[in-house]
Amino acid sequence: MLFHVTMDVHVPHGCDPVRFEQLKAAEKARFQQLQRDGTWRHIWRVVGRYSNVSIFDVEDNAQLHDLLTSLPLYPFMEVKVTALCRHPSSLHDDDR
Ligand SMILES: O=C(O)C[C@H]1C=CC(=O)O1
Repeated sequence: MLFHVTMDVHVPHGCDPVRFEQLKAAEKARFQQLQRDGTWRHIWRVVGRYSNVSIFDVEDNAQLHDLLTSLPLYPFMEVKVTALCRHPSSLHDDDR
């Protein structure tokens, strides 16, 4: 199942910068592992914002929920999820 996910990262004022850099490094490692697995299929930076637009390919809603809530930066994220299905006119066979 494919999902469009928007993640807006909000860094709280007064957040320990060293701790935040550690969380960012942990997030990057997890992200790159999920990319290699094919679970986190695509990511784009939203220009001018600490946000990304991503496409996830997971088994079900529960897997996506568990994955998102286990991300190191999850406590700082506002997450929006949109379920996707194949468009009938699509020429691509990997978009389902
Ligand atoms: O940078 C972000 O948008 C937040 C998060 C998503 C992937 C990653 O490495 O960090």
